[in-house]
Amino acid sequence: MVVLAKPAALEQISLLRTPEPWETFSGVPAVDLSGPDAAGDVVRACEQFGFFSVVNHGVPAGVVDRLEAEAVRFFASSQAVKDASAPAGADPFGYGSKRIGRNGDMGWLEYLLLAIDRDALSEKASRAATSTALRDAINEYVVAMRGLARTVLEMVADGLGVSPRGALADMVTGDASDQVFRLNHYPPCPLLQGLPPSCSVTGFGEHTDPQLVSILHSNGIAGLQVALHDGRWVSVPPNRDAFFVNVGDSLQVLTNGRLKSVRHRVVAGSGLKSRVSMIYFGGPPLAQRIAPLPQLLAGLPLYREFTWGEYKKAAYRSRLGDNRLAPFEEPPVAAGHHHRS
Ligand SMILES: C=C1C[C@]23C[C@@]1(O)CC[C@H]2[C@@]12CC[C@H](O)[C@@](C)(C(=O)O1)[C@H]2[C@@H]3C(=O)O
Ligand SMILES: O=C(O)CCC(=O)C(=O)O
Ligand SMILES: [Fe+2]
Repeated sequence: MVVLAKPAALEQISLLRTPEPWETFSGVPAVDLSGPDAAGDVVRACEQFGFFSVVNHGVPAGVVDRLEAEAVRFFASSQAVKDASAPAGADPFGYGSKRIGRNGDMGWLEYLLLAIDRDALSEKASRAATSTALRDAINEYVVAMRGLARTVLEMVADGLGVSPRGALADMVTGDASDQVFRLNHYPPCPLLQGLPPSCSVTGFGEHTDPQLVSILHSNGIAGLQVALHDGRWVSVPPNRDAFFVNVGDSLQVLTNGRLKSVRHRVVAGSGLKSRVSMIYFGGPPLAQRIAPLPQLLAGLPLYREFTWGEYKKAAYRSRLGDNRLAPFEEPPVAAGHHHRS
């Protein structure tokens, strides 16, 4: 067996075996939001992949370009300036580098993680976003993402026959909803050159997002991979003009597993350009009860009820790659054993 010595800078960052995924996957559904059966298309994509891109989304290119330019400017500022935005106290919001969460996950990236209060940065998050231009660009972008999350979740409700059609969307866009926003910067990894071609460096380790939906945008640099339902990892071709929607764990539970959250990860690149991504995470209010919607219950519920606050607390104690839904699964009922009511 050949044991490779890892460069010191990568010591705590996992290497991945990635022979196939570099073939970019052409099967990611692209949903035209202005199309005649957009709701049906959204539901089919969520069922098949838990992941899809949206085109004809109505978000002006300027809103994205402005934020991308400000994000690049922020990550190019001095380490001292960025470190001044590091989290202070119990909440995880602010600037971070390599360390993801608090439980030992590491990746080849730096990021700015921010809380959103209604339709703008929370007061604390405002301090972490260092310039007025960055704050304004994030606030403008978040308004657009809330609108897009609303549209997608209304389409999910329409496509699944859930009424009222705002039932899911309201959870994410109501006054007390728990929204998070993240800017990720993945510099090229020079250390990749010393590794065999079948090896990649983890940018952001594999995981599912805990919320209902996440909406991701990235510049034209590759790196995002998603797991298909058969477990195969595929690379998502980057598309600057599209947004990518992820089904999160909470939507999986609300639909009793009909829509499945997608496992995804980012691998570091070796080229010259950095990958910059921005992700809006649409979560419900902390007190929101999450359980399979009665209208979608054909058989038994697969999950027990919990509040988003309860799930979030458990999630933030877990490692990135953990199956966070497992403790909330109802045990399968053995054939022939029926509960008396
Ligand atoms: C390791 C972790 C990072 C994370 C909190 C967690 O303990 C497990 C879930 C992670 C995740 C994934 C999606 C989002 O990027 C995120 C902000 C979230 O809500 O859950 C991150 C958390 C984080 O970076 O703090
Ligand atoms: O940066 C990306 O492209 C994806 C990151 C991600 O999945 C996350 O922040 O939850
Ligand atoms: Fe994610």
